[in-house]
Amino acid sequence: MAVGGDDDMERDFAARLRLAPSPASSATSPTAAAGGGGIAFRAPQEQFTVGDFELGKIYGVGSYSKVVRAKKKDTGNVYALKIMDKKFITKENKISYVKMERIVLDQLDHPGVIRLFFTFQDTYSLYMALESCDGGELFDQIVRVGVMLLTMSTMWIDFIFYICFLCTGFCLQKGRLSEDEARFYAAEIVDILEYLHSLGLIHRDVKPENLLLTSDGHIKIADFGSVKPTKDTPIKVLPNSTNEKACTFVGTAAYVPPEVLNSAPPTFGNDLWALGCTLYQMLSGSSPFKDASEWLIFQRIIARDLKIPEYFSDDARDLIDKLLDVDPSKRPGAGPDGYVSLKKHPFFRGIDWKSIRNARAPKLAVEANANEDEDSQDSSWLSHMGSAPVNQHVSPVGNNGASSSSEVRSHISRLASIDSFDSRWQDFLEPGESVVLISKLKKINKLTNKKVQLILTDKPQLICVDPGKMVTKGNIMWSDDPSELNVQVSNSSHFRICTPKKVSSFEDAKQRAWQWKKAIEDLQRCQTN
Ligand SMILES: Nc1ncnc2c1ncn2[C@@H]1O[C@H](COP(=O)(O)OP(=O)(O)OP(=O)(O)O)[C@@H](O)[C@H]1O
Repeated sequence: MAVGGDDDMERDFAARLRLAPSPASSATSPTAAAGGGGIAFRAPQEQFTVGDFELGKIYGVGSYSKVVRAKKKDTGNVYALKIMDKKFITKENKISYVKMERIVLDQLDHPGVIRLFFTFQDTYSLYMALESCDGGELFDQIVRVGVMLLTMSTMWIDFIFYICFLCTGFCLQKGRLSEDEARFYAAEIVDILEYLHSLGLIHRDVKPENLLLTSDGHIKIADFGSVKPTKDTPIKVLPNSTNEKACTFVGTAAYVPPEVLNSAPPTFGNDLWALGCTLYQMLSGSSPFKDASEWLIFQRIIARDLKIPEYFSDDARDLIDKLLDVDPSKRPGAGPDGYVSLKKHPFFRGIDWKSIRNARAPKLAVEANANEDEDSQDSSWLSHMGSAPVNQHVSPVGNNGASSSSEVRSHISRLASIDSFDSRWQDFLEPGESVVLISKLKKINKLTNKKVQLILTDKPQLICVDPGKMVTKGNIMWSDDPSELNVQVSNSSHFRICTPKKVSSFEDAKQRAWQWKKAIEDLQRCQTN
């Protein structure tokens, strides 16, 4: 139970998170609660604690949250619990994102939008209980096709592929979906965007990582932190959030439209551009403006340096070309006829728009080495929780924003306590050792790129595991001295870990390069203090 300063912190945060009703409220919006001037939410603010749940695998890590599978002990209901660190949110100025996501999700009702069931908080974290999507990200579906191909291939086939790779520039590990699969997913995304746009909401972060799959293979969109409501939205929103000021860059570099880079006000066309990029990525395996750095990506977007592969059908090519029009008002779906021209595009021939959510979805490609029994993971997480509850070690927020060594240490133990339950990786750890950060990365060598699971532990150790064979591939020599171990970030997805003996280059498709640098540097600081 929180005492003294902890109570103050909780009260202070609750005050800042309070949601005042907007003058633009409508009959379909949540009603203003009697008395307090707050909002009566459909998804209630509960008094639960994290101990009321059995926590399972980590679904994903965002820039300000971790999303974990969680089963409510008394009801057995399963949720995706989005856990946000209050201190981090405050420091990174993300309070308005959290409020926006909470208030907007609360009012949406569409089978393609993640449902928010309830929220709760404790001294250090905010929790959102979301509808759980067990099929993973659309991103993984695209990547897994490539991994499956790679796993099936023998060394001999690898060699032939490698020669093809040298001759044609194709990447051996790149997966791509069939046109039928891509058509189905694209149609479900269109259906979702039509719903959001009809409510005057611009999502602004449409990308394969935010498009999740249910266990039966249907798409649901998540992550409403960047949503922009238009002036006439019937949705109750935060005061001032409908101001049509020029876009500050939100979203993800690879999917950002040129007008946003030129600081134009946000429009529905922003999401339609991102739809075009997502369709391109489903069909080809990479985003259309992919390049070595964010700066180069932006240059390609502004110049509309678009190369559509030969093997795309004429219909796919035409639709992508139109969605990636530099004029946002010309993109199908953004014109005066609304979604009619988009849904009538020949690429979508055969789609029954009225019953798309009941149609048979493409078969999900499952993760290689996926742990079959989701709930069997819970017990290891719970036993860990027993000795180190999630929030036990965190110190109150410092005044100057700088982290003391004890804060860094406690932050690390919190991260560790959240990550370390995934029993697949326990075999690589020593007793009592916990995972601080873990990612599936591409290790970039001169001739070949290899998938590795890189694990940073609190010992500290940097362990490289071959995720296909589940064997260690040699550790990176740890040193507390930054002159002997340092991380150089080239862009959000590429980084190098440098030691006197070796430089290892990695690509993180989930763009966590800076997180890797920070985690390693935090641990070094923590060791020397
Ligand atoms: N309801 C859900 N079911 C399953 N997985 C989920 C769910 N919601 C989120 N995830 C996973 O967690 C990841 C992070 O979630 P989310 O994008 O909401 O976090 P964020 O901190 O807002 O991230 P971002 O950096 O994209 O702003 C997602 O990419 C996805 O893999």
